[in-house]
Amino acid sequence: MTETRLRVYDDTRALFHLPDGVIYFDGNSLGALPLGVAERVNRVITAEWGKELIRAWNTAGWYVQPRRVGDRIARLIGAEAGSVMMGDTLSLKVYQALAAALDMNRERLVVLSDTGNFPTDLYMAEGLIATLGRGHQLRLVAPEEIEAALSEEIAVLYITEVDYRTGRRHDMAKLTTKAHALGIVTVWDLAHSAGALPVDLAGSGADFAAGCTYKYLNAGPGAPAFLYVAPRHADRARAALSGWMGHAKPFAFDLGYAPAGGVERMRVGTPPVLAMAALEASLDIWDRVDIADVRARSLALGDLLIAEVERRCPQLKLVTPRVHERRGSQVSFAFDGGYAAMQALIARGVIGDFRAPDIMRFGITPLYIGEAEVLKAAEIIEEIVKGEVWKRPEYQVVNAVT
Ligand SMILES: Cc1ncc(COP(=O)(O)O)c(C=O)c1O
Ligand SMILES: Nc1c(O)cccc1C(=O)C[C@H](N)C(=O)O
Repeated sequence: MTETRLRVYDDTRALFHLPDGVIYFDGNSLGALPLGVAERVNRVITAEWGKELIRAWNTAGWYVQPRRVGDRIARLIGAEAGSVMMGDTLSLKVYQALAAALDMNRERLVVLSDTGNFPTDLYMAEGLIATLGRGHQLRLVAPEEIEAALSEEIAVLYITEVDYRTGRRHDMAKLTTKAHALGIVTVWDLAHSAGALPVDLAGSGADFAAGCTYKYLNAGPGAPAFLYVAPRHADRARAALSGWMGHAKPFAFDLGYAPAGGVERMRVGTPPVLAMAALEASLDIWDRVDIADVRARSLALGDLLIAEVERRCPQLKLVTPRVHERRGSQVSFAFDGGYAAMQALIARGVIGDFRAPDIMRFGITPLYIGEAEVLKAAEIIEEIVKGEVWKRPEYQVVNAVT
């Protein structure tokens, strides 16, 4: 943390643009826009790209940006300095992590994941397995059965810490310790953890992790993902996506690939400089808040939302764990009319989202959501559900992106 520590919400709310009349509960999918982003991106465009042109790779530090920004993310996820690389999408980063993890455990052929994992992680695993052609198997169990499913047959434990639908949270330290005792390499998807709650990658001994920056980290649509490689593996982890920027000497233009040292080898191609400028502006806020403060507010706001909704609308069934340690930073309810009810809420300015088959999700982002917003939202939820407003035909229209 640098400069003066900001008070969560009291000091941070004013640092975000949010349209009047909107109560935003979708920062777990796309975070709100920090005030400093437009100015920062504009500066990079005009002063760096516009004036420095190609020289900016050196003069403006574009080339070292993925590593420099990675170090700023490292602080938020309990990672060692120099262990986090930025770039690409999370789908690609989990692919790289899984490929490296499987390569470290070549005699075993089972990848263990759970049915609460985000589908892209599973799809990327299927694709990697087909490409490897060595007979690997992707084994899926229910989230609560993961611990019991760890065995000496498993090569890699490949899971998302916080379930995107229910908000259920795995115990990273416990599962990693048990996995290691059985010779299993671990890959953690932190999409719903980074900026949502304290993560201790170094302390828990995780091997690989990856996450995105467009959710709780507020870096905007398509913002770059991050990849963590534990320092003990970084010089031998195989880079499956062996692009030129991860080469030991990219500008030697050798015809053969030789990996760079450390996490640098997990770079692939040219980094998204403009998108990373937006991320840097957002991290200017994160540098000044304590993630423990964010977590404390998140749990209190989550408890408040649960209590208010349960009191007002017993039809909505909580699917998020009540126990603090076992939940991320969202509250989800199952409701048969969930899709339409969410459309009706959005029409009233309460923006959450819906996940099939029946889950209404409310992301809790304490940097810009406070008690007043939660109470107001609960009131509107009651009006929509009790008044059966959601049954109106206009709320039944299904959008392409939900
Ligand atoms: C757990 C998880 N992993 C991966 C993704 C997607 O990654 P990508 O940034 O490649 O779209 C998401 C959300 O889109 C997610 O929730
Ligand atoms: N990445 C997204 C997108 O490009 C469009 C719509 C939604 C998303 C999401 O991030 C979805 C999100 N991972 C989820 O938890 O459902």
